[in-house]
Amino acid sequence: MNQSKEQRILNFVLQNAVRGDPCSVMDTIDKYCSQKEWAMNVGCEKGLILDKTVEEIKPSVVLELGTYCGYSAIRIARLLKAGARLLTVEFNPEFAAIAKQMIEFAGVQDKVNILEGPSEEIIPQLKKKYEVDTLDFVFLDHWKDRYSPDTILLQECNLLRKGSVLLADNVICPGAPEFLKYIRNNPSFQCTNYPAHLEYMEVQDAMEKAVFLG
Ligand SMILES: Cc1cc(C(=O)N2CCN(C)CC2)sc1-c1cc(O)c2nc[nH]c(=O)c2c1
Ligand SMILES: [Mg+2]
Repeated sequence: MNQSKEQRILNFVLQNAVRGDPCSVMDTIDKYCSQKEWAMNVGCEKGLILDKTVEEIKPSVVLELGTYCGYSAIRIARLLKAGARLLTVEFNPEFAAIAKQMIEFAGVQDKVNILEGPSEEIIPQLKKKYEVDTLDFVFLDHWKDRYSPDTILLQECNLLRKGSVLLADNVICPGAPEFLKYIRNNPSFQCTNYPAHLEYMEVQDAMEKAVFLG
């Protein structure tokens, strides 16, 4: 059966990256996706914005919506302090299986829990099933139409606390206009926009940071 693009990316990492070295895995994915096949990893330019946000917050509990091949999960997990954990939600079982192998190869599996299923089902389970009190940091990188409903759901489930930080990818390309309208007009959030480029392309994109004010 024909291999998927995501399987080809994983194979390239398994054959070319250094096992147990997260930066080597990230660099190898970026090399493959910039030179051979484009893929929707956050990439190195927007990845630096993600890094700076994680380093600033020093989160204990992180939620990522949209695992894909695990690139940003590895990016986040490598910066987490001892005992901190990342819960990452992936709807597509093929992507989740690739990400599991990628995360294990990078050696950050002890910090990462991949939760397979739709975000709207998993978010309401986080407190009881996954023993989450509140979330320090949420990276939204799944489907643009879910950004605002899932942000509302996080609030309804009391998963945000004063100072919780949301960071959303792709608010320009593919674009999340409804989310921007919602979050920028909501007095409970303090928003900051970070202009960047679409991963591996000279196309305008941006990330939006939103701090929950309680
Ligand atoms: C699938 C896709 C296609 C894009 C594009 O404009 N392209 C033009 C140029 N060609 C070459 C590439 C593709 S951008 C994008 C995308 C990018 C992300 O970072 C995403 N993150 C999370 N969830 C998504 O669905 C998601 C989609
Ligand atoms: Mg993205």
